[in-house]
Amino acid sequence: MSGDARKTAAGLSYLTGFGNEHASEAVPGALPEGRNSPQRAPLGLYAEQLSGTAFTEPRAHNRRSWLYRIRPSAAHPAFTRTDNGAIRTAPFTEAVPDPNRLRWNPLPEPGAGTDFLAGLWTLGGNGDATQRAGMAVHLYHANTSMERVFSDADGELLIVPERGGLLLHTEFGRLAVEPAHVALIPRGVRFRVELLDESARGYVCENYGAPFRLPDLGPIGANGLANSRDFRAPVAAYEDVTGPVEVVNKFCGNLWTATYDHSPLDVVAWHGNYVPYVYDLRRFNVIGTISYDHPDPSIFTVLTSPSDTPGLAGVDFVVFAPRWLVGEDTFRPPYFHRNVMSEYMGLIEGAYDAKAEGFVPGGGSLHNMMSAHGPDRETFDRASAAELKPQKIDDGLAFMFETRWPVTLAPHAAAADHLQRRYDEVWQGLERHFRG
Ligand SMILES: O=C(O)Cc1cc(O)ccc1O
Ligand SMILES: [Fe+2]
Repeated sequence: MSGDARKTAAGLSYLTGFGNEHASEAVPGALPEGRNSPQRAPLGLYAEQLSGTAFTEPRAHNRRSWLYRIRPSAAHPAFTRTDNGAIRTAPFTEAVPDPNRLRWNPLPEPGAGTDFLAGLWTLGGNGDATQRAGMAVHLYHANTSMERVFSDADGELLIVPERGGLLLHTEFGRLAVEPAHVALIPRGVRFRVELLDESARGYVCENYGAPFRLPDLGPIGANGLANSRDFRAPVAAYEDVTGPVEVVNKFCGNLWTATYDHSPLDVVAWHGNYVPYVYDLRRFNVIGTISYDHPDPSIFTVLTSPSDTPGLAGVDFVVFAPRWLVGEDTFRPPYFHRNVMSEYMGLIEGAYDAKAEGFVPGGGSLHNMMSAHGPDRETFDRASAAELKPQKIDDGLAFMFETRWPVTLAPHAAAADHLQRRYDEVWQGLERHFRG
């Protein structure tokens, strides 16, 4: 953490638009013109393609970038296994899948000298990273900037800060991300996390499946929800560092390390549509009822990772942002429900309208496939009696990772001290009111 980092973060410029074909050069003339792979790339750089989708995927979904770098990525020594810390990967087979409603308090304080990678703690997940299907839910709590560089071959990382700003140094340039923003690091992209504050805490969705994209809008029309222009990619910035740099690579569930003789964040120019980005959740254009009933929360989808079944997401990222509630003759908070999809929820700030207490910023809940949940007793009683005048919900920011398969816990999440042992009680005392 340093004042310099804050200054850097404040002065960053960005390229805008989700999925655009961006181009950026940190040194004029570094980008070749008219071709990707000239016989000799400009300024003595190496040309390298980074493919995030198969070469042959449909054009609309194809993601790749061309990087022009001081040394090719191939110039590195062998990786050797290193400790996985508290990071776990699908398939999750150690714990028995649990049908209970589960809720956790925030992660405990980390020991001194914990960087973002050491501070990553896996809650659970589903699918199989080697099959590029499914997802994992992680939390992080860090108090030290990373010196090392990390990349995740198993999936993209959607970082959702809850406390403390982050300055992400990536191969593509730098991104500043604060609580109420999210950042996306594509699969395989090298980065390191510098803290902008004393400590940092938040959530990560590791998506093993198809890259997150904006949901279709259907009858909503051409605008709304997360607008493409609000996604910001970095401009090229590079480190010309010679000397030992540790690079950690997550591959098929294990961490591997190698000591490079240079920084791999040495990309002087790049172009393409496979890029990291940040998005300010407060820019989300919230759409909801202006007549009656509570719409399903899919209306709040920011990003979706589709599966091979139309309409069925591997994982959706959904935000519960400030909004007006005006529904007439309507129970306005989230309804009681059981869902074939599994729901992990986190809270970035304030409170959530389905839970009067116990769901706190930095904590999280898991309502697995078909588990019965909804408003707690206090919320139910209050909302059933409330006078239905227009009401602004602006005291919180919650999100959900909603996934097609049940989430199996990592054993340390099932046994954690910060797991709330009496969560079921929030639904106790829901009286029988039937007048048959
Ligand atoms: O369980 C939750 O709180 C998430 C949720 C919110 C909502 O508005 C409707 C359904 C749903 O699962
Ligand atoms: Fe739910």
